[in-house]
Amino acid sequence: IVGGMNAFPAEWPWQVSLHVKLSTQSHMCGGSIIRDQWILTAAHCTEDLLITQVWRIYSGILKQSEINENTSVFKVQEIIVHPKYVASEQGYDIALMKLDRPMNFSALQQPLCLPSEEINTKYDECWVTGWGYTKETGQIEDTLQKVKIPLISNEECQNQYQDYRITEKMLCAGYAEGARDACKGDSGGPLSCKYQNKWYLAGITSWGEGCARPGQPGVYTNVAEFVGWILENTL
Ligand SMILES: Cc1c(O)cccc1C(=O)Nc1cccc2ccc(C(=N)N)cc12
Repeated sequence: IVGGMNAFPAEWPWQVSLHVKLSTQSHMCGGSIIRDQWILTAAHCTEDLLITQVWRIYSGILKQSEINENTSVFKVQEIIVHPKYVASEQGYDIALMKLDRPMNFSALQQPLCLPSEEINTKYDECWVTGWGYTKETGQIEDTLQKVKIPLISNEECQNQYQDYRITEKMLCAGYAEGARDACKGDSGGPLSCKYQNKWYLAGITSWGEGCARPGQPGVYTNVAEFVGWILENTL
């Protein structure tokens, strides 16, 4: 997250950290709790890592340094990547991970709501969160970061990304002057938007040209367009 600030404990209890354990273990991507045994993340996070055994999922943490051998960790039983996913910039950047066991919800770890079809236009405020880079040549942060970002219309977003096709299955958010945005390592994490005092998973952090550049907003998977797919695949 570029231009953000430290989150508070239990402020974003649906945010999880997805680690990959090969010779070493490290944070790869964010994810969101949507059911007691299901995490939603970005398909590009699972590229070349479709073997379930390498994944470790940490919930209920604020700092990466909280993770130790006593921290509760979930393993992955199943990974479901959207069948139309090819690359982030082409959309369908969405994947489900089924946990090895159901999670006990608490103040520290609990799901957020999936959006309904036409809610995107009514949100009061949206925030993007993650342990990703705080600048383009950055590193994974210890404390979860948060930044408030306004949604922008797909028409305006398309004007800013002339070399790409911004589809209705994408959502854009950013400031004209840049300076605040998601970045590498935040991928798969939530764009959480508030409506009538409830939080909804409006977007999944997907891509952007660089990070926080003027006129180059963040592009997110438009979750409202995939609620049917999510429900069909989490039965
Ligand atoms: C290619 C690259 C890096 O190597 C390091 C940092 C950023 C980038 C990059 O161009 N964009 C990105 C690469 C991977 C995930 C990203 C997620 C969000 C955004 C965003 N701006 N909302 C940009 C990303």
